[in-house]
Amino acid sequence: SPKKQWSLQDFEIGKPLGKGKFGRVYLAREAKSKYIVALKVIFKEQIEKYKIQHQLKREMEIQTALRHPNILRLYGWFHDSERIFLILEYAHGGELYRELRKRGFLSENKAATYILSLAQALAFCHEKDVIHRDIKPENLLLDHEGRLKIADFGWSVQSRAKRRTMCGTLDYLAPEMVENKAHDYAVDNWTLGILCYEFLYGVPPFEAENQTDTFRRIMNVDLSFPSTPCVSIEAKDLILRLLVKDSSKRLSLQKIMEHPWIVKNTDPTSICNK
Ligand SMILES: COc1ccc(/C=N/Nc2[nH]nc(C)c2C(=O)Nc2cccc(NC(C)=O)c2)cc1
Repeated sequence: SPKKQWSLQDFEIGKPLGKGKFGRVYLAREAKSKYIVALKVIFKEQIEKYKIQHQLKREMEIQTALRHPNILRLYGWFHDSERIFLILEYAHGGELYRELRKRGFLSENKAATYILSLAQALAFCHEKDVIHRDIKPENLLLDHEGRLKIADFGWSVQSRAKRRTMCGTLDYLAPEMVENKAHDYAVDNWTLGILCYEFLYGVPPFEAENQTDTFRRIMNVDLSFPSTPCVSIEAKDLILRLLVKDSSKRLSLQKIMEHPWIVKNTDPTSICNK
């Protein structure tokens, strides 16, 4: 189908969903089809100020091209004199982060389902030579059925509620990232280990008072498992096989999908199989 030229007139704007450094996200409805979307408004002067035109363009090309049930769709975009508008899939459940904070920590079934969805989405990205999706709970949304959607396109939106400063956190970065070495696909595998720990314990494994201590804990892979909440040894086994300093020794995405903890804790119906 020839690319439709969208404009603001095509949409009825609803409630604001959240705001960020570069703009806000609104609930919106396409006027003719009544189709619900999320409209992300980014101010051009912010883009120019932070010199991220190329990043935004690359992120939009990636997001438009990647079609996967666990990656939030970018349907299209348009702009006016001072703003760029991204027409994004609407995920009714909002940020996974909020569910995690609300519950403290997740059940092993939920955690395993999310990790499997992420592994499938990342395997799809890696097939398309896309790496380092900045996956942290802030960039993960849930749809109306609670299915996970990777929603990062380079900059997360901050909800109105007070939140820990996400922009500076090192918590999710692999050692080779923190050391600013060339990173490859395996950084995403490390991050899955971080997320798996955080889903099950409610905090990331290397959290510390300040960035220096977090940096040291990451570089030393200074990992310990609290005695509560009670977590199965299979879950710990998966985390230990992902949080490995030597990136070549981390469990592959395929092996994650076949890991006993994942197989045991995911019911095949709930995840998106192609
Ligand atoms: C504040 O309570 C909320 C509950 C649910 C939502 C749902 N957001 N769903 C989305 N679908 N596609 C996109 C893009 C979004 C989105 O950006 N959501 C968003 C943005 C900023 C903050 C939040 N905050 C939370 C808590 O979800 C969500 C948004 C806000």
